[in-house]
Amino acid sequence: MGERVIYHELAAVHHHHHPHPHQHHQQQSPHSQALFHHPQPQQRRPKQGMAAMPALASPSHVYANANGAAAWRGARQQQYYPNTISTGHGPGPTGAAAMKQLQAKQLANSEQQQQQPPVASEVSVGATDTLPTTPRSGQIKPPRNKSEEAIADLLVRIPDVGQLFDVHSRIGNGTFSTVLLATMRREANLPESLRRKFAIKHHIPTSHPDRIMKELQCMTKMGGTENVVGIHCCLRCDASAAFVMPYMPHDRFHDFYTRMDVPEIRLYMRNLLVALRHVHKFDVIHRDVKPSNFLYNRRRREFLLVDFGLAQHANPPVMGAIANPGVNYNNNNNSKRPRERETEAVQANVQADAGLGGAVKRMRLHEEGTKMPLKPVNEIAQGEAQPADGSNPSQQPTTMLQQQPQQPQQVPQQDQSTASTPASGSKYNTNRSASGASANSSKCFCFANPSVCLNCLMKKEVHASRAGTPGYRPPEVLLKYPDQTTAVDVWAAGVIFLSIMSSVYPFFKAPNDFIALAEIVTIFGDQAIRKTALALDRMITLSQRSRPLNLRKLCLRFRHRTVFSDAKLLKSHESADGRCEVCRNCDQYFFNCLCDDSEYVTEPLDAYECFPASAYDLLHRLLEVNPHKRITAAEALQHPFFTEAAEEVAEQPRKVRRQRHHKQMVTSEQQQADLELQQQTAINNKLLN
Ligand SMILES: Nc1ncnc2c1ncn2[C@@H]1O[C@H](COP(=O)(O)OP(=O)(O)OP(=O)(O)O)[C@@H](O)[C@H]1O
Repeated sequence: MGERVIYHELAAVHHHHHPHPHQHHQQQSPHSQALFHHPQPQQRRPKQGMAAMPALASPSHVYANANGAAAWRGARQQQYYPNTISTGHGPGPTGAAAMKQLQAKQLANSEQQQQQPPVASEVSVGATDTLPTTPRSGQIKPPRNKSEEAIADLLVRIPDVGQLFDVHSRIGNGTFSTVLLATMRREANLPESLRRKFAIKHHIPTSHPDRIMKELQCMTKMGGTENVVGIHCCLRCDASAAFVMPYMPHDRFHDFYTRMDVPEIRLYMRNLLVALRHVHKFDVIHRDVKPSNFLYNRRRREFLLVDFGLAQHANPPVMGAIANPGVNYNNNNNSKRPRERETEAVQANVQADAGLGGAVKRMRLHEEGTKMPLKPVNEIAQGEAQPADGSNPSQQPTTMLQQQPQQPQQVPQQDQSTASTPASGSKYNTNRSASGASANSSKCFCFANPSVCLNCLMKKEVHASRAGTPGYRPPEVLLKYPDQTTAVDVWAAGVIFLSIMSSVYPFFKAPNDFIALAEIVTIFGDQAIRKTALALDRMITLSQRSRPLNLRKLCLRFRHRTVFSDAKLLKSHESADGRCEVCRNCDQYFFNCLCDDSEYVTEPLDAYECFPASAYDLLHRLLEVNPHKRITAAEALQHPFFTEAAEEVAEQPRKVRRQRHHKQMVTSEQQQADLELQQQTAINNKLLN
């Protein structure tokens, strides 16, 4: 409902301003170490360290339209090659030129306004002659800070935003976008409490159109329900695009992650898993699950999963992986990962997908790489708005991307397998010594040669996405496993849970993927990683052995670090010569040993316990190293950590009744005793008198 209303309103407002929208647009914008780095124990360091975009205006602004997309690409080419002379499509300035004009104009305005009293109540920056006129031009101010710069930039690049919205401030600044708070101009005269607030995500101009398109598709397909952010509309002008989303005021993770009690942690994790379960039903991996992308309003108990900028379709099944014995792919029907349901066509598209949106975060894609033809949004909305869990068998569930790539994949260099984790399977042909199908069977002549031999050069490249934020990448990503599934997000949810339970944020913070893998080895032991690598057909070389740590010890030890890192405690365990033994595996003082099977008598932790055993069990399952064994979001929601709590709540009235009854019993017994005492006293008094 809410979305439709906005569409109409936006359209209505637009028509109000521009009775001939198409004409108007032709004129105006024709081309237009926790354990690793975090609070360390004082004494010791560890050893290592979219959218039905209904009739917003002209087709050129609806970028799901094929022409719009083409126009956009054209515009982008100009952007990528700034020296290209503009084809003189119209007067509307774009990009840097417009910014300069705006700044010059604003400077002039500011000089004119110097004598005028400043307008304190509005942050919104108005427009210049080059922009649609705004009634508040008297409030034009030169950008004074980053927030105002961001507002000015948005209004210059996408003038329609200024027609429709009052943009107030910058609320978020990510790698690929700036997010701004806005209200509708037509609601400006309403009391503030009645004005609806919007978050406008302004994509950086160099963001690839396919990436923006895919994010839009995700939001249109899946958003607006189950804690997943929806979208009202998208505005585009030339190479710039902005998503208008519902605004959710939220708390900073930093401010609450140490302050939540168990019921609140349960609520937080449940809502995160609800969002993931929903996204995963569509066979989509979010790929960037982290606290700043899961908004939480503590007061209202509201949650929102945002930022589908890196989302990708789960990879198709791979024969080798499915044939892997002992790996359970189908834990239950509801939650089964998409691996076995993919069609060949989808597989091809997914591979294309992985090369696009699945690009490395903070890394530009190769422009000459595969281009996905943009698809009319209404087609997407009609044909794809079904989850892939079989709930609507009449529709092909996995059709997020239906076009075949036009060119062969060009994989960003960083995504390719490297010598440090070469695959040993024949499927991906990256193990230089492996014998196997086709080219793989050729002998490798690399050894002791200064160049890569022809046979190796002929081998297929491993295409494993590593998109995501460092610290939240699971072992399969770090091992460059190509067939990644929604389990990637579950691991990230586990990392968030670990941060909350251990009061360490961020928990993992490695400068590169190898150290990230070493951090995981430190906690889960080398055997778990070796076994997983084997199960995933990857080969890993580790320089040392390490036994796994105990997650409960680790969480409590860090949660209460002031206690366990206290100098007095160390003193009490020191020998007469002032020495104290250190565990050679976890590198902690023996009394703080974190090893799972510790040989030391350690400081008791029970007094500091604040979590039920089920919390640690869930933590273990979310952070299962082997992605094929990792719990799914749907399964996790059935975990005792959540269900037992529900039973407890359901049982509460009975418990309370029992307690009350007990209290009544105690009271009546007490009263009876008191009465007897009084009677006895009276008898005694009588006798005495
Ligand atoms: N609907 C919303 N309501 C309120 N705030 C939002 C909303 N969407 C995003 N934000 C804020 O903007 C920030 C950045 O948004 P988003 O993650 O979508 O951008 P990004 O450029 O992809 O960021 P990053 O590179 O950090 O992932 C969020 O962390 C959040 O604080």
